[in-house]
Amino acid sequence: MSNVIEIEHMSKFYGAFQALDDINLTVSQGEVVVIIGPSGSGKSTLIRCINMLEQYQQGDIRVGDQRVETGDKLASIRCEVGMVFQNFNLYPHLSVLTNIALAPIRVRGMARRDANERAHLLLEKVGMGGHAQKYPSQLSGGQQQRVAIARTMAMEPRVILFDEPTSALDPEMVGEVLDVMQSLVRSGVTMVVVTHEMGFARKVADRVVFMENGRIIEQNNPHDFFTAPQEPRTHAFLQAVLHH
Ligand SMILES: Nc1ncnc2c1ncn2[C@@H]1O[C@H](COP(=O)(O)OP(=O)(O)OP(=O)(O)O)[C@@H](O)[C@H]1O
Repeated sequence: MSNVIEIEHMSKFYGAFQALDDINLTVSQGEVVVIIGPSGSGKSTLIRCINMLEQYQQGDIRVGDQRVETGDKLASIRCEVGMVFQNFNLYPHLSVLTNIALAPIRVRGMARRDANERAHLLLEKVGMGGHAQKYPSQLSGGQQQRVAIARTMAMEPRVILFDEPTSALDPEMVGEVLDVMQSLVRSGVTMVVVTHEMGFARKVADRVVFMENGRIIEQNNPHDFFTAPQEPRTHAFLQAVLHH
């Protein structure tokens, strides 16, 4: 199966502080990789390097057949890599429909009618069919996040990166967003998900990656990862999060 993301010996520094240390990770087409680890372990930094929200200093990141690097690559990498943030980041002054249709029109040059038609289909897919003309402030957090997912899908990226997509939500809305993500998985979307939702990792991931202090400590299929972690640090983390 072809690799969508290939990361080799990648390190990232914020000034003198090393946030990522010799990261090696591949994600193949259709794969769901869930990244877990303690606060400050570098999970967000890692996915922000993949879509060029942060620069890395050593090693390589490739998406499809392109090397991720600054300069003229930015636009084409951003088309290939979708991102869903913790705080939804919808445009507050645009309707739900326009939030979704805007980038396909502006960036891909799609005709407005086609982009709107696609936006309506995507809204149905995320269970938001009746809300096309509303504004983000009229929606709950869970609804806004489902619109944000539809907006990312509208660009038909090769892979979608999720940075703690349910962390800013009230508990009763977490399930509706995870359900939408699971439906994307069933339709074959490749994704990398940073989350504290262990149930999602267990049920939906093809592979779970555990990070600590800027390093990948261990990665495995969810069954083996959760039942028989190999590294003492993984074991200790799972004990703390699963039994508190
Ligand atoms: N812009 C920045 N400048 C300097 N240091 C930063 C910056 N962003 C993150 N860091 C540091 O890099 C480390 C990794 O942060 P990161 O946000 O990637 O961790 P995380 O695993 O995603 O944590 P959390 O689960 O709390 O979101 C932390 O020590 C953090 O303080």
